Amino acid sequence: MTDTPASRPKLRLGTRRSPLAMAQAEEAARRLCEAHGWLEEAVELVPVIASGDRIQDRPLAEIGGKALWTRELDIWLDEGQIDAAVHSMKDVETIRPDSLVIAAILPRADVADRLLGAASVAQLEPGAVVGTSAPRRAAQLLHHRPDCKVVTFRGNVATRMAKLASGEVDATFLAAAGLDRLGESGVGTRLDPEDWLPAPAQGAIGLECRADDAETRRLLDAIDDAASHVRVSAERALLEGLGGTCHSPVAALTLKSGSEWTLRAAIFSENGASRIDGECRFATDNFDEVRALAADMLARAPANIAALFAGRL
Ligand SMILES: NCc1[nH]cc(CCC(=O)O)c1CC(=O)O
Repeated sequence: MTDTPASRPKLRLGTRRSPLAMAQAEEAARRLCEAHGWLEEAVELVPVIASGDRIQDRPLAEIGGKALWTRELDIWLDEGQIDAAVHSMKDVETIRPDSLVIAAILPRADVADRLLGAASVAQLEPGAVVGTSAPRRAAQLLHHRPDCKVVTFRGNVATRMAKLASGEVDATFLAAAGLDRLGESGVGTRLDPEDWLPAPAQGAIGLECRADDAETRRLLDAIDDAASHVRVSAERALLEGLGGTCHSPVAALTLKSGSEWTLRAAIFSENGASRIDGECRFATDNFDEVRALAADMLARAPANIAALFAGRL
């Protein structure tokens, strides 16, 4: 199938402007061109400034506003200024506008976190200062290393690496996927995701479009990776079942063995002192077991964890 630019208008892909977001949008564009036999100019990248990028001096969990990364892209989609939006699925709220649909998940990259500044979590210096703005990473670190001091750490990947290099912190965590996409695959220590569970949907790029835009849905479907889509949907079903957001201390990982799918998850108190683990097998066509696991974990959660999710159901 070759839809040439001459036979149809350019496909406009909305993206955030950070170097990582642009690299992800370029990957999506490349895959679309490959799948449809298009020339490069058949896809136009349309950068927008997300609210989350505008506010740099406060922890995201504190700003708390919904859809911090997607609000502008949602509006541009609804208004028809773009045909599809490219997202880091880790940053996308579980509850989305009815008018939109996640039409494609690209083949998932490395889901692991990397630790920069020490060879392992155990080898961090006593009392080490660790920069992160992710409640999950903060809680997970403090669970293993209550002696460490967590400080708020915002900014894009390059900014964070510069803050580490300048000695502002002793160590930080970054997603392997983001580092790899920016050509920084060599830095830090990869933390085995089975020991150090990543965030739900980490490492996954998704494309969203209007639910009633059949033509764009067809074009995006050609670059959907079915297995990655299942994994991201299951991990997001857990987060939704917990009533969590991308700023909740929730870790999750799907694993496949033969034809059997498993999800492992953990939820934490803010200070990492409490942790509830869970695991289930799940069917890929309904995720009922995943939602049941979320309910079971909440039922087992002590007050200091339950309080973080209370009122969100
Ligand atoms: N919250 C920011 C964010 N959103 C997605 C990624 C990395 C890429 C990915 O996980 O797909 C990052 C940076 C990081 O956590 O290091």
